[in-house]
Amino acid sequence: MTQFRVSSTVPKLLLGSRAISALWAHRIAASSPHANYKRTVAQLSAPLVPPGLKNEPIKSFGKESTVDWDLLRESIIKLTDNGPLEIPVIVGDSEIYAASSNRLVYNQHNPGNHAQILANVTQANAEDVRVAVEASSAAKEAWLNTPFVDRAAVFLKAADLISTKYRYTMLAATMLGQGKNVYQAEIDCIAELVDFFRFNVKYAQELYSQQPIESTPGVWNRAEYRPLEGFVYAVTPFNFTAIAANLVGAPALMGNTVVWKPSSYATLSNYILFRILQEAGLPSGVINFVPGEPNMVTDELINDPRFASLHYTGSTAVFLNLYAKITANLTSGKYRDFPRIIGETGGKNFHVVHESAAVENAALNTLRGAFEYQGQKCSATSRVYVSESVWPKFSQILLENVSKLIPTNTSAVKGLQSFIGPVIHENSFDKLADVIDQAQTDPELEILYGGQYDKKQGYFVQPTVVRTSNLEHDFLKREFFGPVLTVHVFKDAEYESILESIDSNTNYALTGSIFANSRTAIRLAEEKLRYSAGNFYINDKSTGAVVGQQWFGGARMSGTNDKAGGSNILTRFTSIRNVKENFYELADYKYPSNF
Ligand SMILES: NC(=O)c1ccc[n+]([C@@H]2O[C@H](COP(=O)([O-])OP(=O)(O)OC[C@H]3O[C@@H](n4cnc5c(N)ncnc54)[C@H](O)[C@@H]3O)[C@@H](O)[C@H]2O)c1
Ligand SMILES: N[C@@H](CCC=O)C(=O)O
Repeated sequence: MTQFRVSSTVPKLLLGSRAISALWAHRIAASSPHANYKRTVAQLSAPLVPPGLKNEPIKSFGKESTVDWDLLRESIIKLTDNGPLEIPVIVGDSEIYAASSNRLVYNQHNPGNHAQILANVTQANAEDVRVAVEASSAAKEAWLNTPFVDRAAVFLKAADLISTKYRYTMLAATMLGQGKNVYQAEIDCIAELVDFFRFNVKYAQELYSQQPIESTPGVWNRAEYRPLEGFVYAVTPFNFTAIAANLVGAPALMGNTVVWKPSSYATLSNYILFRILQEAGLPSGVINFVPGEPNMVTDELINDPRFASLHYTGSTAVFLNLYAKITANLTSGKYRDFPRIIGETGGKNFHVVHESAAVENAALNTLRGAFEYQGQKCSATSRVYVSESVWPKFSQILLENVSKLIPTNTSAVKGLQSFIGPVIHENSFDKLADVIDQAQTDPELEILYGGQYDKKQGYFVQPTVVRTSNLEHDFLKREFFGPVLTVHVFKDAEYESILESIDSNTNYALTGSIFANSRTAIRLAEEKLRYSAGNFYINDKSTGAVVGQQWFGGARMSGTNDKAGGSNILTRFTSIRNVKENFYELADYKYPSNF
């Protein structure tokens, strides 16, 4: 019989395996470290159910919301009346302002009124970036050893500050800087942002509590969710303040330290968010705020052997470039680890309208999907395929309503109630103007509505609907990231082959929707388009995923599909260590078979 020596406080006994099991079952239930561990987890769990874990209610800003409107107007005035805000680089404890250093300055403009400068943003130089890495390394040990409750509390408090004290400031900054109307700002920099911070705490808690499900008698197995070894580089897009918050917040919550390069076109709201995190108790160096020239910042960071992860959202082209640089460094032996590369990128999102669809619902959702926030959501509907038999009604409803959309400066008193505003910057405006010019002259394209653009005061592009009969046309493949929707009308009998074409004619696979009442048509779409979208909608628009409800992200050239707003993303910022502790001492090297 195999002999075990039971160590420590257990009397030395020679027991059969059944007796050992009974003994350990009793001890585990009573007072073993395993039981303590379970208790610890349970005790930790109680205060960790984030207060009020429900999606943040969205304020309507209807006619009756006079107090909300007053507070919003006041905040817009406050942010603009004193002239541009001076924004520093913040690395560890140091705040570097251009005025007192020899750094360059980038002026962030209001895209709806480009003469208005909102912020003078100090641009980090190479030395600042290197200091950011040192600051993140210095902060690392203390932060990873900070109890989870304390890390979580920072983000929960920040969420509360945003939904209350700073709500109108955040709205104003996002509206002014990123050209959103109040509804789009509300669902982004308040609801989605706050949801990310709160739901991530819940997801992290669930992750930590996932432990090995078996420990044989005398053994305690456990999993330690270590943060990554090194720092996380967060590169954030202009179009969602919430996405920036999640790109820095998710890794930091899991005990990582972060160097954050915000988008030049969203620095105002991102900086205010950073200050809120500080007010909520974020220690210095955990997140370092490094606005600067993207290539220089990136090269400094990814050439450092401590680079552990890229957390990116933006265009596919930039992601491919970053991926290639990181891979080259990896294969030349620069890193100790395989860096975790997480990127959510572009899309060419589709709506399909089947002959059985509720046509008004399909048309109105298409309008919203294509033109809310001027088509500048990665999830924006940019191609719609409509059954010939419903096209007359669909087009009439779509075009009649699109003609009511007048691009306006949504942060100016007169434009506050507008549905659409400006596109983000001159490059985007010029690119969209070229797209529209092409539509005017290309014989395969017909402009059904729109086609005007004007950048005298702000970057305004009229919502434009273009029709093509060429299924292979570039307009059905290329991401424009603006208010241009391409339509293809198909014969009812061609439904199945249209689905096949949608699946194969772009490399993107972010979002898409089927509008139909026939279950057969819905089933066919769900199957044929299985890999065409990471977020698939039935009788709803392709935009508007909600944290905790629709986990967001796409595959193929739309990204690594790690699903923001779900728990999966958090696993990417942990490196699990499995610990086996043995409470027995071996008394004989032999196996029973070695008699
Ligand atoms: N899939 C998603 O979840 C998601 C969400 C939002 C936006 N997007 C995509 O983002 C794009 C729009 O956002 P954008 O205009 O901010 O994108 P962008 O690619 O221009 O910029 C994204 C970020 O990358 C930085 N960057 C630019 N060039 C760089 C370089 N050479 N090296 C390193 N960093 C660089 C920018 O400064 C910014 O911080 C669209 O393609 C959209 O589909 C995707
Ligand atoms: N959660 C947003 C993501 C937008 C990306 O830019 C949506 O689903 O529309």
